Amino acid sequence: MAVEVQPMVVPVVDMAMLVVGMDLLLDLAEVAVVGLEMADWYLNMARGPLRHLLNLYSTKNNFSRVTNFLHSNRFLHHLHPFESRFYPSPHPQITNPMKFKPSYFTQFSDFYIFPYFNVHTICALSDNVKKEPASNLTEKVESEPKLECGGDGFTESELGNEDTWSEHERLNFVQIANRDPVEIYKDIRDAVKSEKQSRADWDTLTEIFRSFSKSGWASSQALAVYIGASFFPTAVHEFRKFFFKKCKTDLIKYLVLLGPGDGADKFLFPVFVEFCIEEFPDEIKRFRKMVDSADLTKPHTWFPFARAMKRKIIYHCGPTNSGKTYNALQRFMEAKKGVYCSPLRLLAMEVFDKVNTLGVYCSLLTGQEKKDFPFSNHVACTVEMVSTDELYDVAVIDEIQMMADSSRGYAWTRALLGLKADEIHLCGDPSVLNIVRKICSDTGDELVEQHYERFKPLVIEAKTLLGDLKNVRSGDCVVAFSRREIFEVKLAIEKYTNHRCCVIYGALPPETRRQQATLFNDQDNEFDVLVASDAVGMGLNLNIRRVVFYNLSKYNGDKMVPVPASQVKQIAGRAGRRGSLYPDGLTTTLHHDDLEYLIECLKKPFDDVKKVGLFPFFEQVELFGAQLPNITFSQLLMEFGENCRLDGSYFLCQHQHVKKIANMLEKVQGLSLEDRFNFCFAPCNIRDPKAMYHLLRFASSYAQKLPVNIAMGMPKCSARSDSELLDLETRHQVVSMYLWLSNHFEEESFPYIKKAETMATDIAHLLGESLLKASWKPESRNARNTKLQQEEDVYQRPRSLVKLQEKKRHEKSLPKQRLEKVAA
Ligand SMILES: Nc1ncnc2c1ncn2[C@@H]1O[C@H](COP(=O)(O)OP(=O)(O)OP(=O)(O)O)[C@@H](O)[C@H]1O
Repeated sequence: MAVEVQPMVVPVVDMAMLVVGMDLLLDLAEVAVVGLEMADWYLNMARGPLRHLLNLYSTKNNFSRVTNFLHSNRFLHHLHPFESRFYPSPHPQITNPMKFKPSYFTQFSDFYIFPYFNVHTICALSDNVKKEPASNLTEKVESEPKLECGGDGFTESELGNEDTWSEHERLNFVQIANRDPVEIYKDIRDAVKSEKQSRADWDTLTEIFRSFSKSGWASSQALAVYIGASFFPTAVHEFRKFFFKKCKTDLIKYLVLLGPGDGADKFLFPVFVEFCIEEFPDEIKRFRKMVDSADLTKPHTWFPFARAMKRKIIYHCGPTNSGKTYNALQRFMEAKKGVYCSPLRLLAMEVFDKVNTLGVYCSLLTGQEKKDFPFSNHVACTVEMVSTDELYDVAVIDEIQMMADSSRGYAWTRALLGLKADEIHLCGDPSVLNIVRKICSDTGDELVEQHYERFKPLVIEAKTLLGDLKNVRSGDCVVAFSRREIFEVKLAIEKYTNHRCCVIYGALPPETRRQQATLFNDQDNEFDVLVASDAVGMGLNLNIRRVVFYNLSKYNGDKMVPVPASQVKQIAGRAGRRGSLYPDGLTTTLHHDDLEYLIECLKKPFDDVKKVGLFPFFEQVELFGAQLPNITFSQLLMEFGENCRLDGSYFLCQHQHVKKIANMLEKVQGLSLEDRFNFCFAPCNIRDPKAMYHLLRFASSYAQKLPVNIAMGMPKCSARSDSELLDLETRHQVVSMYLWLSNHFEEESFPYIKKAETMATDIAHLLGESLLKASWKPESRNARNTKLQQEEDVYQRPRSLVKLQEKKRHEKSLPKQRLEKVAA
């Protein structure tokens, strides 16, 4: 008897197979170029589920197995990403298995829609089969079709409660509720004109359409048939006109009975879909193309050559100062050909120098510089610059946990997915271990985990500095999270103690940071204390005895927030490095109130990151842009962000920085899309108006096909005040930006590279000199600091920081005595 149910299931399963099959074909076509081995790999990947599905299908009536399988990740993995987006809301007409018609599928000539329908249909069928014996079900289909109304429609019994309806009307309504939406649509389409209705009915109908046009549910369901959110109102408007012009009385009466809201929306939706498919094929095609071009799912398939390789991934997993990078670099140096991917220019430079000193010829490649070492087979580069075309024996990706970085994470993801290396060494904390495991299972790479412990445990000094910078000792690194605080601390220490301070913060060029680090490490001078920002957390080998946190909150570009535990660990871990003067590391805080938070951070286990960053290649943005020819580049980026699809393991990296530059460059005529894309990634401090001005100038000259000139004077001497120091920092940034652009555009357009290189070296030198004698009070760089001060009032700090905050506020009210207070 159950065989009667099968005709419903057959097309569904067929369609599911079609989906998998189509995916498979597309994938095969994509990788055909790679060769047979690759195609075989794909077949094995995709055929498994396909075969499994066939087996299930051939097992008669095993609905729950079919359902389970369709729900399983293995199957969903092979479905179009739309599935995951629309999966939670079943189609109203199809939720009810009795209403489901195999013909429904053929109405949509778009196979992407099937998964959306079929999983729910099969679930519903399966539930029904579970609830009732198949024999009853078959009888029901034949004898009681009227009881099985679609969606939120009415059953006959419900209609029977309404006294006002005649028997004829009631039967009519039940019939309408049960009609195939395709037929309803055709009836309306083929009608000559609509029949006369009462004023009240027209009004209700108007309300129904108003509600439909505003229905978030309908709008999001419409995406499944490629009616975009921006086109949805127009489509509904046209549908309304069509409906009002030709609709029949019984249908109107039925809708009036449903009234505005969910019931009517769900009834109208499939009719609306029919209308759209017939009326707007071009719009649907265009939107579908657009959606397809913003498909960022399955990023592992973007690198077919890397997929064709048998790669071995070695995850060196552990806290700071545990020897991860050391071991990875040993393999790098042993290899015939290797690449080291660094999170910072500074670290790339360190590895470049270290490796060359040890006799392994190595080149350097960062956004700003290319240093080709003759006969070298090794390269130390910044992670953004690594080539996914070159073949390597060994690659090292340092600080792999930065895959989860909200802005730059995509660069690590790209390196992990795309590097063509037999052996890839990942160094980092355990926070991304689980996601790397998942990625490796997607890519088919072998994963080997090596776990590390710190050479010597980090000791927390409970005594703290008791709020007194006079308690600073030789070998201390005082960490503050703003430039202003760094200079305040330096000033106070140098004024009230015999120590001299080196400083390290993000805005300093790598050369200057290295010079300051060398000065601090060298025992034969008076500079024995380091005052640094979080920039100290990565990349420098420093002889730090103790890390002292001046405070534990920082400005995140929007407001003051507690420093994340992972960052606190990373920074504190800088104390006591193996092989340094102080192998036993200590850490503490300036104020006792902060100690609790420091302990909390260091005790906290590493986060388990669920998603890592992704960003489209230029080609993907270009393809997407082709569907939206009349919008600006920043609008294009916004549209991309809104329409792109990602699977659950990835997020789209923040691109406010890119958008801000894109907005500024909007008025520059003559730049191609690719030029704009490249200019937007230039390393420019978007909060510095001077740097932004120079970027605009560079882009304008480039657009006019003029040789781009640096056109910026060189200061004659080192800075004598904080504003002069700020000016030097900005100048270096501008020169650095010029060098970056010269590496990303044709050299003829940026002909003053040599001049820029000399300027960069000279400014870095001047900055170094300036820092040696810096003994002035810091000034605000811009409104940011003012904003920061204003926001301190609203900021909710962790309990341990609240008292400190109050203390600080009090100190601010007495600016003249401030330094004395900090020191005493
Ligand atoms: N086997 C070793 N022999 C000699 N020195 C070592 C060894 N392992 C590590 N070191 C030294 O210990 C210090 C810390 O090692 P390394 O930089 O590899 O740690 P890490 O775990 O990568 O830390 P981080 O994440 O902070 O970079 C380095 O100065 C390194 O040279």
